[in-house]
Amino acid sequence: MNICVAGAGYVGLTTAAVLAELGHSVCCADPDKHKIKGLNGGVIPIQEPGLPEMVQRNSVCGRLRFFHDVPAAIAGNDILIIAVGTPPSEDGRADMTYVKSVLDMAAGVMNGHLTIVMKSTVPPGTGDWADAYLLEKGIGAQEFDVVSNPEFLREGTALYDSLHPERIVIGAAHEGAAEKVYGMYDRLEGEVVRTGRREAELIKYGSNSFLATKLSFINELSRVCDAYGADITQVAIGIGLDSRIGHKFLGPGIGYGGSCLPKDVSALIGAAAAKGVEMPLLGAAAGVNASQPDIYVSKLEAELGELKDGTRIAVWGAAFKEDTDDIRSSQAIVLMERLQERGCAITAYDPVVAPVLPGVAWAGSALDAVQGAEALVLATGWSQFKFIDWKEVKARMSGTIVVDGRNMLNRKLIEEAGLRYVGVGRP
Ligand SMILES: NC(=O)c1ccc[n+]([C@@H]2O[C@H](COP(=O)([O-])OP(=O)(O)OC[C@H]3O[C@@H](n4cnc5c(N)ncnc54)[C@H](O)[C@@H]3O)[C@@H](O)[C@H]2O)c1
Ligand SMILES: O=c1ccn([C@@H]2O[C@H](COP(=O)(O)OP(=O)(O)O[C@H]3O[C@H](CO)[C@@H](O)[C@H](O)[C@H]3O)[C@@H](O)[C@H]2O)c(=O)[nH]1
Repeated sequence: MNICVAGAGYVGLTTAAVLAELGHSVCCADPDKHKIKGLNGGVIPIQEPGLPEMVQRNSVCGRLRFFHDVPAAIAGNDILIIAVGTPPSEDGRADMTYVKSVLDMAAGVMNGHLTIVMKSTVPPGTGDWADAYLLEKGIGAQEFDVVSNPEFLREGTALYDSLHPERIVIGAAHEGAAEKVYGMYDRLEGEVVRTGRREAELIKYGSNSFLATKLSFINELSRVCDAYGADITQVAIGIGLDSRIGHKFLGPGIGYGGSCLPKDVSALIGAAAAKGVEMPLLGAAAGVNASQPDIYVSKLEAELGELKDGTRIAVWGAAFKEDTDDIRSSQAIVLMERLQERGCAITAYDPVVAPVLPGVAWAGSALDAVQGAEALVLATGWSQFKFIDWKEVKARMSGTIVVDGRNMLNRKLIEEAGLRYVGVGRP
């Protein structure tokens, strides 16, 4: 199939590479000239394991090509995948500016039939709205279909998730359009869920909102564990053994971040409110998440006394989670900001994230970051932090406090090195 993917970000670039890998001819278009110039020179703009190799082998054989002239890239293809950002606007609802811009570009070059696949995460009703928008522009109803095909990949495992999807959701107004979209994926094994468009749009928002709620639940429960001196790790194992609940997304920590969960929770709340529906449960999940970094600040204060100007804190991790360079809505950054507000002098280290926060010193290694620190906070779950030499950490720190913001470190090794381990929901 001849496919144009609009957007060369985390989703667009991954989708373009995977579809080329599946044998399709793919044009990936993005108005960001710098990004496209880099991609044409073999520079991958994001950190995603395996992506450079997949892009390279499909570029070399000509199945994957990159363009900054988006309309020109759309013209001549019979499928257009929209994979542009839908960031939160000021009222929390999804900002549809970039989606609209792709529709404008497509309308200008449509010739023959175009299947428009909405892969960006969009509010319920977007398929209907896009139909109306194109019709208003004078495009005939027979010249296009808009199909909802939400994406469920996770950053850091994007290629695996795309090649082994648990489900392929296709929301279409009629069977022919759904069939056409399924043709892109017929070599994949995931369960195909065919729905109407609004249902598909809500499956995406519903999934992310459920995951966010599950995380806020376990984080809230970890606060109760702290109060009662119980170990949340054991509690989570016991809860998760109920197959109706499951173990995934029961890992307590500094809260969920990233470009999706926080924004999709607020976008769903906003979409519901637009129809007069309140979602107090989701509002509470967002509230718990917003206050979760404060739990760690309180833990530091309980150990060090009031944090004051110049209290030296080392922070490991800045990305919103391990195996990505993405810092959008990173709780690690939120934590650093809250420590900065109290005057702390922070030295941070992340294996891939470059210095991002004014006033925070950036170290070249995990060990350099702890030099002279009164306390260390692990904020992102990079696996390399598990394998650190704790005796060396102790030798370099001026204090002894290690706060494990992901409950992932080996407490025994830390205590044997003469350091004090502080987890969350762990006595
Ligand atoms: N990041 C994820 O893990 C993930 C997973 C599933 C779904 N999503 C959803 O997918 C969408 C894209 O997310 P992302 O993280 O890839 O965003 P991103 O910010 O990484 O990339 C978006 C890209 O779109 C480009 N763009 C803007 N206007 C354009 C236009 N008119 N034509 C072509 N390209 C244009 C931008 O230059 C940018 O490179 C969002 O709706 C997001 O919610 C993201
Ligand atoms: O037990 C856990 C699991 C995750 N997290 C945190 O939750 C956030 C989100 O993690 P994850 O869902 O793995 O990352 P994303 O790449 O943002 O993926 C989510 O958002 C994507 C964009 O919509 C969806 O496609 C995915 O299905 C959905 O998992 C991160 O801050 C994690 O650190 C925890 O704190 N504890």
